[in-house]
Amino acid sequence: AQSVWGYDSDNGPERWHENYPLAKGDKQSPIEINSKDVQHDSSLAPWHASYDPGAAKTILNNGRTCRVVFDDTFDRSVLRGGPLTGTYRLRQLHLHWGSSDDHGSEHVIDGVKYAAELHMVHWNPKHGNFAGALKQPDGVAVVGIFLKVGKTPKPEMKRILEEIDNIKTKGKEAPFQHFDPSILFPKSRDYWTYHGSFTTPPCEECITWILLREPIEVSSDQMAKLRSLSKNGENEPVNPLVDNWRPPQPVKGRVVKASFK
Ligand SMILES: CC[C@H](C)CCC(=O)Nc1ccc(S(N)(=O)=O)cc1
Ligand SMILES: [Zn+2]
Repeated sequence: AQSVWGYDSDNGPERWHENYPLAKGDKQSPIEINSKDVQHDSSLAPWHASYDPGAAKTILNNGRTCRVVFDDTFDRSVLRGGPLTGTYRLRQLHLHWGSSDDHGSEHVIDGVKYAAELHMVHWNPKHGNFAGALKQPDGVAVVGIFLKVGKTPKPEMKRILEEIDNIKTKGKEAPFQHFDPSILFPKSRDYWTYHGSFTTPPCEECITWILLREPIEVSSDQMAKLRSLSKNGENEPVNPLVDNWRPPQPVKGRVVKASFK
């Protein structure tokens, strides 16, 4: 089996623990969220993102997802408030999606799997750098946005999907500038929050998850566009980049809090 982790039968989520023992930890992500077990926390503040469109740098296909990378060398694009203490710097955003519209998200809400899940990854500069932050329980904050297929797709996803043709195969990267990812946020600021991990190896348990309750809409064509990405490099046999999601992990007594009733 390939030693590098992935989402195939021989290197997928059931085997990650062989090379990444943290994958069997007690605070793993994603999880299933059941509204009946959620605790409304009236002390939860609203969260605020202030992003500089000039911080966007490139978009790349790393063979596992499509990722937009931002300049995080200073407090240029930051997230604050909500469950967070201090400011967290936006480093990258990426997506997880399925092979068809009926699944693809990592978190599952009251049994609902969305077509995709977008993650905006931020880190706490009090820990020096990203590598240091992922060793801390309050090191990283990820805003998760669910994508559902509908009739009134948001034009904002267009910008990311227009770039797909330039990054079809693994290792391809293209300039991606003048982009403010806050345009992707839904109207409602309602969110769930809990403490968890990276949903891919090394599965460090350093993430404060902020999952937005309201999904954004994309079209079925837009989802097909995302599925046209390939895991393989140029001139290699075509291996479609789909189903790059980890299934829900044991909650192990964690309580999910809601900012809303
Ligand atoms: C070695 C350092 C670091 C792990 C490598 C790069 C990285 O940023 N990983 C990462 C980021 C976010 C998620 S998720 N899907 O949002 O939980 C998963 C993995
Ligand atoms: Zn992710």
